[in-house]
Amino acid sequence: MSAVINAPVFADVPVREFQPGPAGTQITIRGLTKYFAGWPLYEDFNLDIPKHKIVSVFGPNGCGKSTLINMIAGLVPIDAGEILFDGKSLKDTKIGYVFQNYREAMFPWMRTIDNIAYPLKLEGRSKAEVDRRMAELVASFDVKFDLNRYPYELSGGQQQTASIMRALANNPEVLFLDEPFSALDFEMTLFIREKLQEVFMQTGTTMLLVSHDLEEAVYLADQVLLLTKRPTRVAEILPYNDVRPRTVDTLSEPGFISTKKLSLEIFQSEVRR
Ligand SMILES: Nc1ncnc2c1ncn2[C@@H]1O[C@H](COP(=O)(O)OP(=O)(O)OP(=O)(O)O)[C@@H](O)[C@H]1O
Repeated sequence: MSAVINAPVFADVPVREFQPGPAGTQITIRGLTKYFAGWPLYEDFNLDIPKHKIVSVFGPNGCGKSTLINMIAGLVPIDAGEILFDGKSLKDTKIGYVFQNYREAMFPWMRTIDNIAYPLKLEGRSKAEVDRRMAELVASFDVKFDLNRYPYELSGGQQQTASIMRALANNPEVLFLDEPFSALDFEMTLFIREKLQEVFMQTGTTMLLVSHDLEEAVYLADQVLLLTKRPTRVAEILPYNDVRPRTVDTLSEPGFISTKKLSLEIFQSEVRR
């Protein structure tokens, strides 16, 4: 009798087995659940993000675009679920993150050059290694400003360039970009967009880009991830395969126009729902 009374009441709760993504998946998200103030933002959300691709995240205001990349990057805790990087946990994965607000992204007490080198110093790299990597970054970003200045002495575009250089310094497997252009003027947006595309073509770094600008989201993407209103699900994943480098001519390519149109239709039907 006493054995029955003391039996565990949750013994039959099924344990779901982790389902890996298809070959070539970089990030696997399973059963992701996140509540804010008792309201679900994500509930049992599943997604596979491919390796060596740029995925643009687009969706209605407040659907959780930033929260999604912040949860994947470990900046916001999840309530339930699992996120794996090529089968590994976040702590075994090198990531880089570019914030929208570049003014608060850098350490103000460090010279720009030391901000950029910071991830390398954290990894304990030798001075020669740091110098070599810094020279590579300076060349690939075509830096014309003085990196010995403090971040607050630079223009917004220069600060965001430096933030991206820092995010890429230790050759991350995944680069997260949360609206990296939204605080920049048009000229700087074009410059940094081209630099990101060049880096991607050279390194194949998987990039997850949150953007409010549909044209920009499609222009850089291999996939456009369209999200629904909350509780947020995947509305559609649209592939976009035009050749790189994409240029001003890309904007009039049939593939670009149709992907942008379809994205807009899905977005509008979601917003009106
Ligand atoms: N720390 C928090 N506490 C409470 N609610 C939050 C918190 N962070 C985000 N939220 C809510 O979660 C929802 C998703 O926010 P998030 O910023 O991820 O959306 P978004 O799609 O990136 O938004 P936007 O399009 O406005 O940039 C919003 O309703 C927001 O108010």
